[in-house]
Amino acid sequence: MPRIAYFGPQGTFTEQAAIGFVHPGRDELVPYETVPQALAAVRRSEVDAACVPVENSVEGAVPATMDALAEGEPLVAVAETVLPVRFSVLVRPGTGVGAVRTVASHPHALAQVRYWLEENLPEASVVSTTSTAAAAVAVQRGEFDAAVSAPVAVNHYPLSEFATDVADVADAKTRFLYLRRPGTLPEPTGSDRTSMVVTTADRVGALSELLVELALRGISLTRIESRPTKGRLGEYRFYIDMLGHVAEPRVGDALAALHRHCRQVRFLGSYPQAEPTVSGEPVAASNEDFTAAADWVAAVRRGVGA
Ligand SMILES: O=C(O)C(=O)C[C@]1(C(=O)O)C=C[C@@H](O)C=C1
Repeated sequence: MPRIAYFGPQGTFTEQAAIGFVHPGRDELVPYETVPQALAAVRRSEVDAACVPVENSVEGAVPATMDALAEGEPLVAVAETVLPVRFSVLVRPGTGVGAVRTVASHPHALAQVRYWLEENLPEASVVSTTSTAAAAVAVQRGEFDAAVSAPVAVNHYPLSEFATDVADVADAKTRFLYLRRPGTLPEPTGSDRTSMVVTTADRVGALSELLVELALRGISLTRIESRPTKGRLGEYRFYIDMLGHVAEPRVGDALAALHRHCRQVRFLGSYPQAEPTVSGEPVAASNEDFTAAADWVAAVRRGVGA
């Protein structure tokens, strides 16, 4: 029976994402307490695949996922999914507003309800836990008074809903990846994303060389982010998501060019996009665009623009 790891325990957003990837009754879902542990289990062949969060529309990338994908044995994403994110605040039954002195959750969740907490529980101190569901477990055990959790967590733990539909930003979303040990790649669908992590050479223009290689082949970036390599101060890796599949000639050609220019390129997968990307804005290169941009710079210089 295929075993699928996910960032748990039961009741996380990641578990919901993982359920969407598995075949009911055929695959077994196995929770791990952290993202690196879930990915390490795939590397050790203890499980066949793992589902982990990668980026959130409000709080950005999930650093634990990015670091764990850049190091250790390579893993490749074969699918992605995007879930809407709204939270429930869970308490032990009978807890009143005045009794909530501590609120716990995953740092990404806390960042998405900061204003709600200031408004509704201003006296409560905020505590980080490994996941939203770990916070629910800790509340059940009496370690904290409230947990900012995925709405489904109330079905797994004997807690009550203190508030539902909590989110500072309406329509927040988190993207999750489904990763395996390298093997057969998914077939191109015509609406794919390719992910990689790149360490550029240490020379002037190295990053612009990389971007030019993509732009020349008409490849659209959907994300570029940097994280320190954790070696020398000032040395960074770039995480790049772009539209297209490595099986397409222009994408394969671009990857080969990056392999020539860069110190290291790690392929993180080509997989179908969960939500098609809206086509890009036209290049702003009319005379009016140049004049408006020059007027803006002049205003900045006069101290009346910003
Ligand atoms: O703790 C969870 O429930 C998770 O699945 C993690 C996670 C994240 O890493 O961003 C997933 C979605 C939400 O944005 C909040 C937390």
